[in-house]
Amino acid sequence: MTTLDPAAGLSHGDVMDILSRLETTLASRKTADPETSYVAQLHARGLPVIARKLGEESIEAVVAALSGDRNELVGEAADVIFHLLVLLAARDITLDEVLAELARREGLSGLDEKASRTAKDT
Ligand SMILES: N=c1c2ncn([C@@H]3O[C@H](COP(=O)(O)OP(=O)(O)OP(=O)(O)O)[C@@H](O)[C@H]3O)c2ncn1[C@@H]1O[C@H](COP(=O)(O)O)[C@@H](O)[C@H]1O
Repeated sequence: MTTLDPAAGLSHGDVMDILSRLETTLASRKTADPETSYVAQLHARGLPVIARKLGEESIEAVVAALSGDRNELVGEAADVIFHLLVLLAARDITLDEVLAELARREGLSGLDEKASRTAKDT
């Protein structure tokens, strides 16, 4: 386990290393023994269960944002990211694909994107 002090700030490399190591671990757990791995257990239960779990964790994050303290929200946010990565692995989507999509959107204001969508619909 890696211990980092968030107050000291994480470098871009640290963030990518953490996500990348987690993605590698999660991929290896797809075929692991459900008796010894929570992630393997989720895969054994199937995509609908994984998707539901992500939904539950998202709601817990919303509740923490509205009525929890800072630490609760940090914990729930970690649960959301973890379960999202499990879901992506279940659908064979890599983090690179998601990051490439975010990179594509970089600098494109959500308001401009929405306006172009509305223009297209009319
Ligand atoms: N980051 C995580 C992580 N975050 C949360 N969790 C687990 O997610 C589960 C969800 O917690 P909840 O309390 O919401 O749910 P629950 O009530 O325990 O479970 P349900 O009965 O609702 O299914 C808990 O069991 C947490 O321990 C995680 N489990 C694993 N990881 C990472 O995944 C790796 C592989 O884990 P295993 O597959 O278990 O070896 C680990 O080394 C970690 O790096």
